[in-house]
Amino acid sequence: MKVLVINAGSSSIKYQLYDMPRAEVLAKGFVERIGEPTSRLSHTCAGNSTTLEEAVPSHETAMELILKVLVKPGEGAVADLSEIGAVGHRVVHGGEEFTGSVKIDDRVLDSIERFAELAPLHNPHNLVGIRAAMRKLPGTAQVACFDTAFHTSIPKVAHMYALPFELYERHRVRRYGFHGTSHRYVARRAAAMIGRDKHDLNAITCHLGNGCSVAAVRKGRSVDTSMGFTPLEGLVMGTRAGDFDPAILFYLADKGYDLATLNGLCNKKSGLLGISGVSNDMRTLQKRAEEGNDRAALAIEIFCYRVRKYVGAYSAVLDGVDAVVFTGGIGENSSLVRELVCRDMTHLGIALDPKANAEAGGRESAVTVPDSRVQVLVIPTNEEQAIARDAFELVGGNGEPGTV
Ligand SMILES: Nc1ncnc2c1ncn2[C@@H]1O[C@H](COP(=O)(O)OP(=O)(O)O)[C@@H](O)[C@H]1O
Ligand SMILES: CC(=O)OP(=O)(O)O
Ligand SMILES: [Mg+2]
Repeated sequence: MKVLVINAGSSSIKYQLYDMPRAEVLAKGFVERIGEPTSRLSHTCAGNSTTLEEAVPSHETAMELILKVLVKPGEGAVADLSEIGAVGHRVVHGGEEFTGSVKIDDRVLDSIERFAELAPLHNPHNLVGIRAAMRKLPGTAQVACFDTAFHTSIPKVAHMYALPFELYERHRVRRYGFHGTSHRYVARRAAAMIGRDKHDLNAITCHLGNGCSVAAVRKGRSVDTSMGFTPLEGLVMGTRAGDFDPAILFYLADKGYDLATLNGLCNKKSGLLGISGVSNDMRTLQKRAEEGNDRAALAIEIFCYRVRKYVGAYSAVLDGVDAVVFTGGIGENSSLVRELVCRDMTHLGIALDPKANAEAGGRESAVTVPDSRVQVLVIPTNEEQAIARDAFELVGGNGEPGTV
């Protein structure tokens, strides 16, 4: 069966077409800069890449373009769209309601819409992707795979804020956590790599991409994570601040900053970009730091220091850590970040192998010395594959939904 996976972001849609249950990628690509004049689609199928530079004014048009290229003679992966047995969608916020992936019906759509209030930067785009796919592929099962689902196992002691309890009762103000599909995928892979049952793994998984989060995984289940009510809390990210004293906002509001400006400051102008004033991209920062740019170097240091603090905190939360996992664009590719996070951590049982660390990237590898009590693993994440598997199981494949 062919399963299409859609990951709709604010200005891009990424897609992959899988042949299941082999989990072979038949085609993949993305439409980027949706809504801008420079938008384009990049598509790869059977080793051939095509790029289509044309104005893509909306997510709806982007979906049309994707479905068109999937059936394009010579470049497409299917002869007819009816070959697609299911579409799996990444949905960022599923609130407390969804503990695993589900088939989408009107009730699910309503819930995703309701949670858009909690994830205004993500859920509305996810919804557009779902609606467009439903229109273009009527009769094909649509499945939602939630970033929050893996974290629904986090106990109250870790997910409640020390705010008036009524805020939780009335408005469901609590920590939810995100990137769950990625944390779940790499935790399962880590268990396989070190020869453990997936329900018998204690790990600290660091998803360091554009958005960044850490999760504490006990016996294969998430018991804490750094993102909270929204994807703003926790680590330093490309443009998001992560943890800071919320009283700064009251102070700035007093100085005349309005809500929209403050929101933009915390979500779009902070993080690596805010500190460095140079870029939100770790590659650029590393280059500039090497050239002597102090603020780029400071941004990298603060970024790594924050990850270190969470690794320390979650070492205390878990009674024993088998593995620390690095994933996401930064976690997979930056040996410098891994080194700055893990250096001088032998007291926590972490002893990095500098050579293995420098050579890792692009594939699963262990980067600790052989007698390190805790293994540090580099594992390329594959949220799309996890979503494809969930969608396949939910439409009648084998095995249990929600597992990798
Ligand atoms: N070779 C690299 N070295 C360091 N950082 C990298 C490298 N490649 C990608 N990155 C970082 O990864 C980020 C993208 O991460 P990714 O997980 O692909 O993001 P997302 O899926 O959230 O869009 C980039 O913004 C950049 O900071
Ligand atoms: C939830 C979140 O931060 O997602 P992303 O990293 O894709 O922005
Ligand atoms: Mg990502």
